[in-house]
Amino acid sequence: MLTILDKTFVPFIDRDTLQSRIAELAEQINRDYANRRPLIVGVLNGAVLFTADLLKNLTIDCEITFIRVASYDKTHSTGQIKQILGLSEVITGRDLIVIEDIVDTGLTMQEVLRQLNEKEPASIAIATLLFKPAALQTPLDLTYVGFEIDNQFVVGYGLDYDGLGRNTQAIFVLEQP
Ligand SMILES: O=P(O)(O)OC[C@H]1O[C@H](OP(=O)(O)OP(=O)(O)O)[C@H](O)[C@@H]1O
Ligand SMILES: Nc1nc2[nH]cnc2c(=O)[nH]1
Ligand SMILES: [Mg+2]
Repeated sequence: MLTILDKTFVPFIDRDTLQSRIAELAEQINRDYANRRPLIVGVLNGAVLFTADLLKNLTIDCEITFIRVASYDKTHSTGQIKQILGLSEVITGRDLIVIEDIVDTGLTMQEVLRQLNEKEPASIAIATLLFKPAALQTPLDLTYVGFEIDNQFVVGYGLDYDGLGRNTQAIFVLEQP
């Protein structure tokens, strides 16, 4: 059990299950990207642990960078938009693999893809550790998915509740009342 602030979370995916699935995903990437030298693009903050563990299992030549997706309110009615921060590499013509901890509504990833595509990379693949199919609000082509999960709130292994709980080796789920 894990208590963060006012919430109680129970074990969901243990450390060994995570690590063996990550090794499988890395094997797929090793096969798919042999001789292609992809640029791995981790999306901070959530994907930091998954990106690191995936990278440890990659044997191909690859480079790595990180981006942040900052949310801010526009002054008019279109609501929240997101901007990519931190990408200094030239990505035109590169094979990109975008790494996320979770695809929930998919709106973050949709916007990341839109902004990366403007710079005309050769290809973009997505690797996400977790995917909530029932929450998806926009079509997305997810090439590498660790675990499909129900529409529940999860924390740990990079995922936070109010900024806390990222620093665990397992994933926990909000206890049902
Ligand atoms: O599919 P969506 O509904 O858009 O949600 C997924 C995104 O939400 C979380 O990030 P968040 O913006 O909370 O920031 P963080 O990575 O710093 O935790 C998560 O890490 C994904 O990036
Ligand atoms: N911690 C956490 N962040 C999210 N962002 C989008 N979905 C989730 C979730 O289930 N848990
Ligand atoms: Mg995130």
